[in-house]
Amino acid sequence: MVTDKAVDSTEENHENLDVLDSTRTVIKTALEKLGYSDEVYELLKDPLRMMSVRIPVRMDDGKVKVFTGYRAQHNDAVGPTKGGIRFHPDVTAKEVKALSIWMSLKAGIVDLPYGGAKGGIICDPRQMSFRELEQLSRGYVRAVSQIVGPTKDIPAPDVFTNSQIMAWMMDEYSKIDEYNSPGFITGKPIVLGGSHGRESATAKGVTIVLNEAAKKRGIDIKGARIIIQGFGNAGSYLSKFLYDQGAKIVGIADAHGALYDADGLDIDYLLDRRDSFGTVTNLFDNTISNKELFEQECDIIIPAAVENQITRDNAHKIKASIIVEAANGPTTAEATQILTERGILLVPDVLASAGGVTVSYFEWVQNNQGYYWSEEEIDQKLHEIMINAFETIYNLSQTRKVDMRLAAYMIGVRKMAEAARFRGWV
Ligand SMILES: NC(=O)C1=CN([C@@H]2O[C@H](COP(=O)(O)OP(=O)(O)OC[C@H]3O[C@@H](n4cnc5c(N)ncnc54)[C@H](O)[C@@H]3O)[C@@H](O)[C@H]2O)C=CC1
Ligand SMILES: O=C(O)CCC(=O)C(=O)O
Repeated sequence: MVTDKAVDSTEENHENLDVLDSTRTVIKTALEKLGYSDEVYELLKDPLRMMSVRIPVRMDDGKVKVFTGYRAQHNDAVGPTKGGIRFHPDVTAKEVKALSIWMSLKAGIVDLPYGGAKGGIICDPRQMSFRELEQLSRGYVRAVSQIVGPTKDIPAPDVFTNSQIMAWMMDEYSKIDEYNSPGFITGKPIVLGGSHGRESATAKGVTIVLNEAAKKRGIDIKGARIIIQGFGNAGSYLSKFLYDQGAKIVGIADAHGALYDADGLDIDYLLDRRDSFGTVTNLFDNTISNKELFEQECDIIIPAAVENQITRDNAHKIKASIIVEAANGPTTAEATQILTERGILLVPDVLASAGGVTVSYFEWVQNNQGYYWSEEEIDQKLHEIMINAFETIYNLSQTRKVDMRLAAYMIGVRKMAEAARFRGWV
């Protein structure tokens, strides 16, 4: 007898979790809807440049370990490329390529003079000493130094990287450049030319679009039950902003596990106890799995950790009526379709998480001009940009009767396609 399990284990029944494949499919559809030729798709379906590097680091035990890293530069038709660097054991070349494409789309959506890029190193910083991390960060910059720079490609933080790592990288690049180059990288400490508001920018941007999405669905954030996966840079600030706004944060998760309490969690306590990698659930006995968390009662879910968390396996079980993607690529293509059919409003990553790169752009502008803005100025500019982007994409999704992800891709890809056309590339 053929069991369901046996049928499910055949190749063709496995859900495609390849984030590069799924983003290409949406780009192709977006370009078709906008009337662009196949040539434009051929240009944009892959990064223009992908550098793979090997970084030797002498570890604290005296042995040399060689790490693999990547820098993908998707498209520089609009301007220099920009995007974060991820330190994570699951980094792959394909993932970094997809992440670089998403950066191009974000830059288009919030109208920045950039193309997209992304970097990654296969490593587990949670298992490394401060000295080893510094050597790895400096080694990466030396390895990619020929293709990055303040007018070429400007890195920033992402998963398991932070302002200290940006500071080491900036220092290393400045040595190579023989010039103090704060504009080489963003997300730096304020004393090294970092911008007010960059650390909380991703979460602030997500909070702004979530408030707009909630208005569309008649949900009051005050009292709304919210689940947030990820308690790092994005997730921790998000939980604080929403908690302070009166939301009931009923669930949070990190790489270790998840916590759920229908009466609401004590966010200030959890923030106080989390470690520098955004882990806090390891301190509790009554945890559930990340997978179980997504199936709990709530009004809003915010994935703010890693890719492929909402799949065809759990999309049917989600009880929220709004999902806002703070993480890059948390929802698969099949899950997006299921959620849309179920009438759940899905605010896509390339829109929702664009607040980070927006304030990174402000940081770069401030570094270039050598004149710095107040936190109030940054907040007000970010607010205006995120509201405009949300309204444009929401309205396009309504008028063209497409989901918000496709509408966001249509907006995000247009400037890049036009810039490539004017340059005579396609
Ligand atoms: N930091 C930024 O400015 C931006 C971040 N993002 C995206 O937001 C997401 C989170 O990034 P950050 O908060 O910066 O990273 P982070 O390193 O500060 O925090 C990551 C969080 O995810 C959790 N996590 C890691 N692996 C996990 C797994 N396999 N399952 C469940 N949880 C896991 C960690 O425990 C931690 O709580 C990523 O998708 C990132 O690309 C997007 C835009 C900008
Ligand atoms: O701040 C930046 O430049 C990039 C942020 C980033 O990597 C992202 O939006 O995924």
